[in-house]
Amino acid sequence: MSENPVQLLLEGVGRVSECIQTNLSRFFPRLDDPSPSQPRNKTPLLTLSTPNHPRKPAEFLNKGKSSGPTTKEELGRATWTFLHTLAAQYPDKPTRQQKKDVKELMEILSRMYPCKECADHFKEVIRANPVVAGSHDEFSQWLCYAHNVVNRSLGKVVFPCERVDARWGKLECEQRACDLQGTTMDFSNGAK
Ligand SMILES: Cc1cc2nc3c(=O)[nH]c(=O)nc-3n(C[C@H](O)[C@H](O)[C@H](O)COP(=O)(O)OP(=O)(O)OC[C@H]3O[C@@H](n4cnc5c(N)ncnc54)[C@H](O)[C@@H]3O)c2cc1C
Repeated sequence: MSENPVQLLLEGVGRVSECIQTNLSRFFPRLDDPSPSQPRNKTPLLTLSTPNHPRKPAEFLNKGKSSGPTTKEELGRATWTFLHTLAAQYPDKPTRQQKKDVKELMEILSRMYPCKECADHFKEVIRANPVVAGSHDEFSQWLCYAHNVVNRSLGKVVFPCERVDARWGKLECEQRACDLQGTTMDFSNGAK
C-alpha cells in the first residue's frame, strides 16, 4: 500500500468505481458479450490510470493516436496516404470509367475536404494543374507534383517524384487481390 495521500485517494476512487461498475453491469449486460449466460471477463467500463493500474482509459477507442480532435496535419497525412496508395494501385491501362472516377475524386476532394482552407487551395491547384490520369505513371507523377505544390505553399521540403514508386508501394495484399483491374484494350478515344 502506498503512503502517498494522492495515491491513496486515487486507489480509493478506483475501488469505488470498480464497485459501481460491478453492480451496474448486473443490470446492463455488455453488448459485445457473445453469451450472457456464460461467465464473462470482468472488464470495467471505466478505468482510472494509476501506477498500480496502468491501463489507459479509451485506449481501445483510439489505437496509436492521442485522444482529442483530429488535427489538420493528421487529416493531411491520412489523406495523402490514401491518395498515394490509390495512385500506386492505379492500373497501367485504366478503364475509361477509372480515369473519369479519379478526376471526379479530386474534384470532390477540392469541394468536400474537411478543412476549408485546404480544400480551397487544392481547388486552385487542380485548376492550374488539371488531373493527368492516363496511366499509373501519369497519375502517380501528377499526384506527386500536386502534393509538392501544397508542400511548397506550406514551406515544406519538395519530394523527389522519381522516388514516388519506392515511397508508395502497392497495398500488401495476398496474391495482389487488392489491385485495381484495368483494361488491356483502351476504348477511351484518347481521353486522358
Ligand atoms: C488535398 C490536401 C490539401 C491540403 N492543403 C493544406 C493547406 O492548404 N494548408 C495546410 O496547413 N495543410 C494542408 N494539407 C495538409 C498538409 O499537406 C500535410 O498533410 C500536413 O501538413 C502534414 O504534413 P507532413 O509534413 O506530416 O507530411 P505530408 O505532406 O502529409 O506527407 C506525408 C508523407 O508523404 C510523403 N510525401 C511528401 N511529399 C510527397 C509528394 N510530393 N509525393 C509523394 N509523397 C510525398 C512523405 O513521406 C511524407 O512524410 C493538405 C492536405 C491535403 C491532402
